[in-house]
Amino acid sequence: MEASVRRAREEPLASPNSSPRAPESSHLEAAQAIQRLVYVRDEVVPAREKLIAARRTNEALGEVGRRRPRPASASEVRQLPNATMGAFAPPHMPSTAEQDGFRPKPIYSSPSAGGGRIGKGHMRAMPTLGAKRLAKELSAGRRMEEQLKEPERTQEQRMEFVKALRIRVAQEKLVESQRREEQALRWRSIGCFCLFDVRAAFVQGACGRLLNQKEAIAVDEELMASPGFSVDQLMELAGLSVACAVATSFPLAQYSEKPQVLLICGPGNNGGDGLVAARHLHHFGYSPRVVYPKPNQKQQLFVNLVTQLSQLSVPVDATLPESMEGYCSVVDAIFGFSFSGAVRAPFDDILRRLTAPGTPPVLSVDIPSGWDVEQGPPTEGACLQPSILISLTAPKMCAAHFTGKHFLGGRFVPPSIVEKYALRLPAYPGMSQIVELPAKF
Ligand SMILES: NC(=O)C1=CN([C@@H]2O[C@H](COP(=O)(O)OP(=O)(O)OC[C@H]3O[C@@H](n4cnc5c(N)ncnc54)[C@H](OP(=O)(O)O)[C@@H]3O)[C@@H](O)[C@H]2O)[C@@H](O)CC1
Ligand SMILES: [K+]
Repeated sequence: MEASVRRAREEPLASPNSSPRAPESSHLEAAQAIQRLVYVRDEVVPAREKLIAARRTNEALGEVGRRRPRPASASEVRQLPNATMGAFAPPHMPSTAEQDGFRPKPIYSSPSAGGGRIGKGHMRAMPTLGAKRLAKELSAGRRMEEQLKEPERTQEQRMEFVKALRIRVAQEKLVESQRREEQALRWRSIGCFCLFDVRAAFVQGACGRLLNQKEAIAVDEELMASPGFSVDQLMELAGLSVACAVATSFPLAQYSEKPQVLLICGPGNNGGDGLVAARHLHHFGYSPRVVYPKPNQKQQLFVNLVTQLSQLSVPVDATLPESMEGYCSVVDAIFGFSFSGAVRAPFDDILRRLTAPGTPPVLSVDIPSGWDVEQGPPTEGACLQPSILISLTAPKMCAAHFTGKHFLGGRFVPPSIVEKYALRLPAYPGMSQIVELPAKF
């Protein structure tokens, strides 16, 4: 059975005179029409053109085309002539790969190879056909082959057979064309989304919103008034982001021993962020040390934060250590967005020490301490140049003067505040508490 099909595919179409039972020329034409429909697969035709062509074919088939072909009954099948296959079977048409010298494996594999399963050679020879579609065609071919085993078929039966085949082929082409059309549409829409994302990222990168001092303070108040966040809540999340930025910039894996981190905390909430970060860093596996020259004794929140550190045996001192050698980083949590004027004691000295050569890389929290919230680096006195900055909630205007690694933290801003202040915040990846900002935010 397989040999006959293979022969039928490989041999050219028999001429009406070459066989004693040759079909009439109308049959030959019908068979050629089927060949044209079935064997267009090696051509590269755009999906839309294919769809239109298939629709036209279907329309041309008229009423018959709209009806589903009736499956041949067993008795009808028995009446079908054996030799008809020679006329109906399409001739072998070389694929592009074959024209290039590639010899495809036979379409039907031997029964020992799994009875009709598609061989690798075949898939290479006809790359334009999907495996599913091919399998479908193979089983249809086998059905046809079985039908053609029987000795005789009348003229009407032949015509009916040709019609049924035409309809089936046209329907299959239509379905295939629709599938390709849908796929093309999907790809087009994916392309549009990608383009939109790139555009959005470009717009955001070009005009990221930087808050002035008034706005920064207003956003802080709004967070507590409207969504009702407590200072403790905000500080906890802000401090966690700071710890994450340290851990990301100075990964534990790079050190043979617990890396030491020095955190310098100011008198306000920026200092509070530093205290929280020290606790998280301890739990992350770092060895933090806190310098807290002006502890806030009036607010229980700050008293608690210091107690929590003491219970973890994290040292909290009033002054800087003699040497900062051995620390992987210094966290500057001295002043935030409420800083103004010239730096007063004892922080002026501290800042001077931090600008001395040989100081470990500085990571500033929200604002590089000593910088004007809007104008940036000071024109007089010690000018801190941090390597890393982590802006909280949204970057402030001074960040425009910063050229190092820039993170955003404080993942708690609700859409109402984003809208009200026209913030352009990037999405935080996954469960991350920080997101790195592009150089020109
Ligand atoms: N929603 C948010 O955005 C969130 C914000 N959070 C964080 O809060 C930070 C803002 O905190 P903040 O308002 O307490 O002010 P901040 O800058 O830390 O310190 C002010 C202190 O500095 C002092 N001081 C001022 N100028 C000085 C000078 N020239 N020389 C010397 N000292 C000077 C002044 O002391 P005083 O003059 O009163 O003695 C005052 O007490 C913000 O940046 C962010 O980190 C997160 O915790 C939660 C979410
Ligand atoms: K700071």
